[in-house]
Amino acid sequence: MALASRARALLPGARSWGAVLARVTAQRAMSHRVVVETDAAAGVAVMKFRNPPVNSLSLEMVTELVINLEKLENDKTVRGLIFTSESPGVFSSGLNLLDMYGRNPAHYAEYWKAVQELWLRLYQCPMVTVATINGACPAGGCLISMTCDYRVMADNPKYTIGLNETQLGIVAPFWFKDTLVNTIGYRASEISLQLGLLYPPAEALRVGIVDKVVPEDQVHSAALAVMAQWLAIPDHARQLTKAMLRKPTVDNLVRQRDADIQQFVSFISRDSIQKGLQMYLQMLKQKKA
Ligand SMILES: CCCCCCCCCCCCC/C=C/C(=O)SCCNC(=O)CCNC(=O)[C@H](O)C(C)(C)COP(=O)(O)OP(=O)(O)OC[C@H]1O[C@@H](n2cnc3c(N)ncnc32)[C@H](O)[C@@H]1OP(=O)(O)O
Repeated sequence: MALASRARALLPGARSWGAVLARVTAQRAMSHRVVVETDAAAGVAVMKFRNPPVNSLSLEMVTELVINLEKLENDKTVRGLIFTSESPGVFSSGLNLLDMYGRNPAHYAEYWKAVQELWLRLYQCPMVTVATINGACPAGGCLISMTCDYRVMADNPKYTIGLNETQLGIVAPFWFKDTLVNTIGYRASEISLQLGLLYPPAEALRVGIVDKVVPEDQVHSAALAVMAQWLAIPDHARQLTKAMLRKPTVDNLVRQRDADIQQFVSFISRDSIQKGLQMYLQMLKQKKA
């Protein structure tokens, strides 16, 4: 299903895209997995993840993120966007395992298309984007952070960040890998991705997967200070520079979107992969117990 149709499916009765957006805005207080607060005078919006218990990137959450991103991109008063978790402790637990386990191929394809769409929008976002990492940030959570222009992490040794897919017995797709290589370099990515490493703050800073580590109570003020520095650069110059740097990586996915969806569906549908995900979910439950 196309994203617009999915958005309309989430909001039945809305006849047009504009109506969908209007209703998203109107209903924000009711449902929502994403909360946007805009400081019009500063030209900065804060997008807070609110998808309890662990901000997993479910199909609904991914769809809401895309809708809100598009809306902010169309709002010319907003020049900067900060991502954070409404509840410190977990920034995002990554892709929703329940969208990748025990579902049918059509669902896997729909989910993956939405995840691709989110990455494409975030990676090419014309606004200055800053991730305020105030909690655990594995896999898809790390991917979202790495699409940002700058990452500030709270200095709490309980929080870790990285692409840990191999630890789940799954493989990060090439565009996750490309984003990591663009962030920390090739050799560090070879080690990080194969071992599925999750870095606590000091190590994350050393390897370069985050740009700044600050005491937990200063994480938002630090993000605002970084934002002010980036907003001092004229938008057109910064945007063209960002687009130039990121275009080859974006084009690489755009060229093979459908093939990537097919590969994901066939990989995730394998019995061995489903079994591995089942065991991982059980392990998470046992850890809790
Ligand atoms: C030939 C090869 C070709 C290659 C082809 C490639 C194709 C592509 C292949 C597939 C690619 C997939 C890429 C995947 C990316 C991902 O993002 S996968 C998700 C990875 N995430 C994780 O590993 C994190 C798991 N979670 C945790 O470690 C912890 O939950 C936490 C985030 C550190 C928080 O801990 P805590 O606060 O203690 O909460 P918990 O008690 O652990 O969890 C609460 C409930 O939430 C459930 N849950 C946790 N994470 C997820 C999740 N990601 N999705 C869904 N649900 C999640 C957890 O099970 C608990 O549930 P209940 O027990 O029911 O309450």
